[in-house]
Amino acid sequence: MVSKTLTFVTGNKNKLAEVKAMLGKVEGIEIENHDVDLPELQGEPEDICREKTRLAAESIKGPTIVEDTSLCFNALHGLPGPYIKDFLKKLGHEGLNTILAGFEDKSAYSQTIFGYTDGPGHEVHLFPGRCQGRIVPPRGNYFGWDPIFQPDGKEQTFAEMSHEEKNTISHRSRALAGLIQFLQQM
Ligand SMILES: O=P(O)(O)OP(=O)(O)OP(=O)(O)OC[C@H]1O[C@@H](n2cnc3c(O)ncnc32)[C@H](O)[C@@H]1O
Ligand SMILES: [Mg+2]
Repeated sequence: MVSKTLTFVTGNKNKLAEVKAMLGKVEGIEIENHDVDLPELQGEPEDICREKTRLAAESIKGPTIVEDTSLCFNALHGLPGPYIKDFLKKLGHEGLNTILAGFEDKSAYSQTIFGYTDGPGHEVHLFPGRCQGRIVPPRGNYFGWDPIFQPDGKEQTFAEMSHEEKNTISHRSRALAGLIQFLQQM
């Protein structure tokens, strides 16, 4: 593929840092960031990401990347899911643990879906990635819900791991792999 500069629309500096770190090793793809205040939409994660991509592209008027990230509790049939941002803000790490106090099943998965479009009116392509794990009392210091998410087969929460280790197994890295493959075939 020819070298491309793409606009990643996000207001989340930590997402941006992770994506930049992971794309650092990929030739031909450069990322520029625009912080457009996009609405927190409702619905199924795929539909949310499709609409978020469409709205972002209208503002960018060119090739656009967005992503939307969910934290899904199996005992709650996938909730809070895409609404995790509000749940985290209102309830905090302790409150998210309390929600699961009445359930034996603490299993959960994190999910990122990247959306890509060539621009307004063009098709939106979606690239999902998941990481299975469980919800634990908070340990470590990093952004979002990383302190309470412990991936399967690991002794540490995402917040206790090095950034490199998180980036090899995370929802975001798995989703990004699909996007990179797509961009390289363009
Ligand atoms: O501008 P956008 O990209 O929408 O950024 P955002 O912070 O609003 O992000 P989301 O709408 O995708 O909401 C996801 C929530 O989960 C948090 N989050 C996202 N990725 C995470 C990760 O890898 N680890 C921990 N928390 C994460 C994030 O801080 C939000 O509270
Ligand atoms: Mg958001």
